[in-house]
Amino acid sequence: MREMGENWGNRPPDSEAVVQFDQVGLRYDLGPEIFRDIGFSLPGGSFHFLTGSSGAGKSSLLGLCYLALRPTRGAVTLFGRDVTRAPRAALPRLRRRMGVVFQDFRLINHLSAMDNVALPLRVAGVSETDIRHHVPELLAWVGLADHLDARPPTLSGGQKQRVAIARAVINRPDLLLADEPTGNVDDRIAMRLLHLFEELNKMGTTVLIATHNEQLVRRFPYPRLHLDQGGLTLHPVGSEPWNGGGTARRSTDRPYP
Ligand SMILES: Nc1ncnc2c1ncn2[C@@H]1O[C@H](COP(=O)(O)OP(=O)(O)OP(=O)(O)O)[C@@H](O)[C@H]1O
Repeated sequence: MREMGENWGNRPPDSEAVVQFDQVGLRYDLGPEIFRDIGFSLPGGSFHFLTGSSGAGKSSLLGLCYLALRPTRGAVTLFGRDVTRAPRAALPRLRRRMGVVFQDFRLINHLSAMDNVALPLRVAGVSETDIRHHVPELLAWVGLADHLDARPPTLSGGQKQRVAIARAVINRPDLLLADEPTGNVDDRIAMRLLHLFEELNKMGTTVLIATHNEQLVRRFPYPRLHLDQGGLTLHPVGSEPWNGGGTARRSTDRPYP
C-alpha cells in the first residue's frame, strides 16, 4: 500500500494550495453533469465564500474537498497531494486535518454537546484536563454555556448547528469546510460565528464557507467562488455574480484562479 507522502495521481501538485481542483467533472450515477471542468485553488490561509443557487452544487463541491465524493474527471489536490485516487485507508488521516460543518450537522445523538465537541480532541489524544478546559470555553463562546450536558435531540436547530461548528473548529484544523453554517441562527449569532471563523483564519486555517446569506457575504471582505450551471467563477470582494451593472462589477466570468 502507498504511504501518505506519495502522490496518488500523475500531475505535480501546487505546493502552496491547500485545495486545488483541475478540470474537475462530477456526475451522480447516470445523472447530468453537476460540474464541467471546474478549476480553482485555495491558497493556504485564504478565506472564501462559496455561493450559488439551491442545487448549484455547493454541498457537492464541499463533498469533493472532503473526499466523500470522487470526481468523475479531473484531479483534486489536498495539502499538496493529488488525492484523486487516494485509497480509503488514507482518508482518516487527511480528514483529521479538516473541520467540517455539515448542513445536517451529523452530531452523535447519544453524546452530550460537550462530548460531541470533545471528539476530535480525544481522537488527537488531548488530555482530559485540557478538554475540560477548552470545550466549555468554546461552547460558552457560541452561546451554549447552559447546554454542555444536553444531548442533540433536545437542542434546537440553531443550537445543534453551533455544537457542530464548535466540533469543527475545536482542534484548529488546517482546512475548515462549512456548509450553510449560519442557516439556522439569527443575524447576531451569524455575525458572531463568522468572527469565530475569522479568528481561526487568522491563526492559519484555510476557510471555505458555503452560504445563501448574501448579507454575510457583503459584510465580510472575502472573495467568493460562485457556482452556476456547472461552472465556477471567482468574484473579488464587492462584486456580485448576478449583477453586471452599478458598482457591482461582473467578474468577467474569470475562471478561478
Ligand atoms: N446523492 C445524490 N444523488 C444524485 N444527485 C444528487 C445527489 N446529491 C446531490 N445531487 C444533485 O446534485 C446537484 C447539486 O446538489 P447540491 O446538494 O450539491 O447543491 P447545493 O448547491 O448544495 O444545494 P442547496 O443550496 O439546496 O443545499 C442537484 O441537482 C442535486 O439534485
